[in-house]
Amino acid sequence: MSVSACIIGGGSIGGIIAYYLYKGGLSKIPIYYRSEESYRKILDTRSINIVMPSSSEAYAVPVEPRLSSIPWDECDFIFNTVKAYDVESTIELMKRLSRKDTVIVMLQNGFGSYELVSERIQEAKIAVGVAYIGAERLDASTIKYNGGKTVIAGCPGKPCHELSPIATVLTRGGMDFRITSNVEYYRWLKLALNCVVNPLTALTRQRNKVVLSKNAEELVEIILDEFIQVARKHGYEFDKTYLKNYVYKNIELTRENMSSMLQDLLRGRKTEIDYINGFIARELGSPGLNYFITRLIHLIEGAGDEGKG
Ligand SMILES: NC(=O)C1=CN([C@@H]2O[C@H](COP(=O)(O)OP(=O)(O)OC[C@H]3O[C@@H](n4cnc5c(N)ncnc54)[C@H](OP(=O)(O)O)[C@@H]3O)[C@@H](O)[C@H]2O)C=CC1
Ligand SMILES: CC(C)(CO)C(=O)C(=O)O
Repeated sequence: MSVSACIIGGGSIGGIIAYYLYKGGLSKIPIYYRSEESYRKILDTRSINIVMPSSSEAYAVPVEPRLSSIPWDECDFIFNTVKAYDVESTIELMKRLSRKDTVIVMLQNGFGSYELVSERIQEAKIAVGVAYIGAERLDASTIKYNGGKTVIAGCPGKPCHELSPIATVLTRGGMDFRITSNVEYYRWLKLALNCVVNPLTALTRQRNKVVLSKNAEELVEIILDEFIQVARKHGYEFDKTYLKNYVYKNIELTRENMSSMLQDLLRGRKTEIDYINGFIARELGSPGLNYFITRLIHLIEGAGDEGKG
């Protein structure tokens, strides 16, 4: 059975998904971009380049670039890999690309993107993918793949056997793509990792391994303590030692990656802080470390806005 898959957002994660889809046997992979600039750059060669981990060699992946303002395809699967703060701008596009049995896989970090889409889109089945991948966009058509190939996916609160055909493609391509009936638990786990890695790398402007330093340890502890309190409120009980080991193991696996939040700040863009530490801060109720981290990141985001009031 042949399947069609479309990608919305041709950045770091969108590029890596395209790579595994292509390796798994899909030949026409539409990627939707927001900017004319990205679209035109890819249109020149109809391919993106993936610089493979631990080599400087680039692997060319043939793709079909599209502009998000011009919905063109009917997709069995839609991978949404825009930043959380851009998800709203993709709702109409997702509706236009969907037909009766379409499955949309939301790959954003943090909490809020899946919730928004499942509230606003009834036309398709909505799944979540928790991505253990490190990647960096070097320019519009070049993505540096820094390692990790696991995506854990499922539909919150219900079975999601509809993901099986695309799991077959991605697995054949070499991705460790797992379908779970408990994706909510994995979203919480990944949130813990992002609450620690993303702001600490963004504030220090260092790659992920900075969090392994002794000086970061007390901050890691407090961030996780607050995370554990909030997760408990939502019915998820996490053991602190287990969580710390999990976080450190995953930092080790992506030690040379530049976190997605640091990439945003270095490009002068806003970040996903409100979906990550900001979520914990709001749910905690009283101002703790996650709250102040959120304030600090907002301060950096707006550093060019002096005098705006
Ligand atoms: N990078 C990483 O290592 C990891 C990232 N993640 C998560 O994955 C998600 C994606 O991050 P990342 O890949 O780094 O993001 P990038 O910033 O690299 O790429 C975002 C892409 O989205 C596109 N886009 C934005 N708005 C629209 C729109 N309305 N329609 C179509 N395309 C649009 C942009 O298009 P254009 O090029 O035209 O601007 C760009 O290509 C985030 O939630 C992130 O937290 C998860 C694990 C690791
Ligand atoms: C896994 C990790 C921390 C990789 O850098 C990530 O999710 C991100 O950068 O957003």
